Amino acid sequence: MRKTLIAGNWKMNNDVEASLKLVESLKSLSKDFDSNVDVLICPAFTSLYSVKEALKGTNINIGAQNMHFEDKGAYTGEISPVMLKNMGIEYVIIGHSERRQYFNETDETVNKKLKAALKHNIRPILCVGETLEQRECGVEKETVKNQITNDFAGIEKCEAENIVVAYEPIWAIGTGKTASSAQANEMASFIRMCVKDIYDLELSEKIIIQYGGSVNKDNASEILSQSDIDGALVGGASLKAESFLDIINYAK
Ligand SMILES: O=C[C@H](O)COP(=O)(O)O
Repeated sequence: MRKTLIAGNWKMNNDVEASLKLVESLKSLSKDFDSNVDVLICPAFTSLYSVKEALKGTNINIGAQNMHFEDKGAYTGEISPVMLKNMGIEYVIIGHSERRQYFNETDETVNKKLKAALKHNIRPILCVGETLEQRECGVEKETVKNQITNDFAGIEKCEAENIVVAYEPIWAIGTGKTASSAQANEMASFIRMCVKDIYDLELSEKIIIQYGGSVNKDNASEILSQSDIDGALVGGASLKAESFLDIINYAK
């Protein structure tokens, strides 16, 4: 049985003080999470260390929102997988559509980052998804298939099984529009098929696939009950302890 992963991507929100306040609220409001549900928060780089320390003794995991693919070097402003690993960071979001859209991230750099994260035993959450225009033209599956094929290129099966895939239709991110649960599940099932084509049935049934895009406490229950969806990558609704915990509770 696949585990459920509920991840909060705080994006470029919360300074250290606000991050610690949110962690305290999460800690005080949360009861024991269901053993089949993994919970993760991904603060901004500046809050990572403080949040990591504040989460000690809890079963909430911590992840980064991005990293460079090189271990070190003259890459001003970048953070390496070695730095993240040394800090005890367990997950990293790779290829978020905002990185692809605003920071020229390509499938080639996404592929390098995935390989680097896996090499350093940091679990990557790979984001894929189509634009509204691509969906309206009927090429959403082709788009996602290309991303999956290029992003997984050259990654062995034993490593690929550690990749979490987040299907995030770009038109549903931060817009209040969600894909219908049927649309989200159809794409999650299609992603499994792509993984089966690259690897095999075993891996396609094992890989964790999240949905992301305006997930909130009102739609989480329906989305999370879909057969091929194993969790959510939550943006806006993860910035308030109550709404994030409501989503986690629907994952039981
Ligand atoms: O990483 C999270 C996604 O981009 C979704 O963001 P959102 O829940 O604010 O739409």
